[in-house]
Amino acid sequence: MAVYTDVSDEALTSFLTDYDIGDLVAFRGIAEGVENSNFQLRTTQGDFILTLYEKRVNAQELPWFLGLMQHLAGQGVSCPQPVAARSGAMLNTLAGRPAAITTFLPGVWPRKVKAAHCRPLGQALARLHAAGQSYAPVRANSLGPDAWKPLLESCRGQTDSVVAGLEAELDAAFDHILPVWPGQGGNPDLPRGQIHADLFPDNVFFLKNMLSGLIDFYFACTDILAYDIAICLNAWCFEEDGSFNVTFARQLLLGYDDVRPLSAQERAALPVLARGAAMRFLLTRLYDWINTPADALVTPKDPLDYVKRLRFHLATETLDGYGV
Ligand SMILES: Nc1ncnc2c1ncn2[C@@H]1O[C@H](COP(=O)(O)OP(=O)(O)O)[C@@H](O)[C@H]1O
Ligand SMILES: N[C@@H](CCOP(=O)(O)O)C(=O)O
Repeated sequence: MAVYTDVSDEALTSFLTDYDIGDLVAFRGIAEGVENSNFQLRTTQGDFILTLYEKRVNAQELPWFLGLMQHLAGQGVSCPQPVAARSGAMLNTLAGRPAAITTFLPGVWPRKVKAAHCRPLGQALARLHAAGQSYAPVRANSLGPDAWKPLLESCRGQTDSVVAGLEAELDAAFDHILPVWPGQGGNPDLPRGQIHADLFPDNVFFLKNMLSGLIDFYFACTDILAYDIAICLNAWCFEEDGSFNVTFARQLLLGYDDVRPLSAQERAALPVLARGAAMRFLLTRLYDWINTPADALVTPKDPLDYVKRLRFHLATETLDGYGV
């Protein structure tokens, strides 16, 4: 579930008087998601999403995220568009939390990824990257390589509760990622820009087999564009048994190339970027796994899925080794 903050009828009614979006018809909490509290809002003017921002989102950065979504939507990327209050503010306060209303995107995320999803995914990712080039504000990646060792430190002593030997395994894995990371020993000149940084299947909607939109931009940041592809390789191209699906990966890269052809340098960097992406999601899942109380309403995601992915990437030096 992801409704951490309750919103009373009175508070909502009062909040909506600041907006020009019609009269309230229906309101319900959305069970999916893990980071923020999301509500579906129906008014006489249509459907909207109300988000109350929770623990991992720095409130000072919210204007950057909302500005990015507004910019991307203006460039033709199908993504939620922030709705401004009458005052012009896109960000307001509700139930003591920063809150925003965005447009509702029709569609359903794929519960079971198929090859047919992956080429449109690659195309949409490349379009996002192209459209982001004209969004000038910069947001450093707060979950980039500098954050990984501190995250592991915060779990030290408890990591092996996930699987015996994991702490030592992760310590050793850093030596195969950080010294060859782009700019830290690896190629410093890879193209950068605005990336989504969390484009998992549950953030990509499809309607009648067509990709209908992208949601959840609250990990977006300014980083290496190819890192976003590496995140998608991890999130979309592994089977439940942990095996890598070469067909999905090929389709993803073909789709990306349809819109923004990857350079040879970007392709060469994908294996190390994929290791880093696996490490990043492994560590936040590990942190949540250890720190989520047993009686919490949200179920933490399994870090082991990403241990398996990391092991796969560490054993695969070049893109040829992936079969793509
Ligand atoms: N703009 C939107 N249009 C339609 N549904 C949305 C929209 N934003 C969020 N949702 C719904 O809310 C769920 C959780 O949203 P998400 O942004 O992934 O939350 P979190 O950041 O908390 O993980 C999504 O799976 C989807 O069902
Ligand atoms: N995608 C991350 C967790 C973040 O969840 P989201 O619902 O905000 O996409 C993971 O799978 O670890």
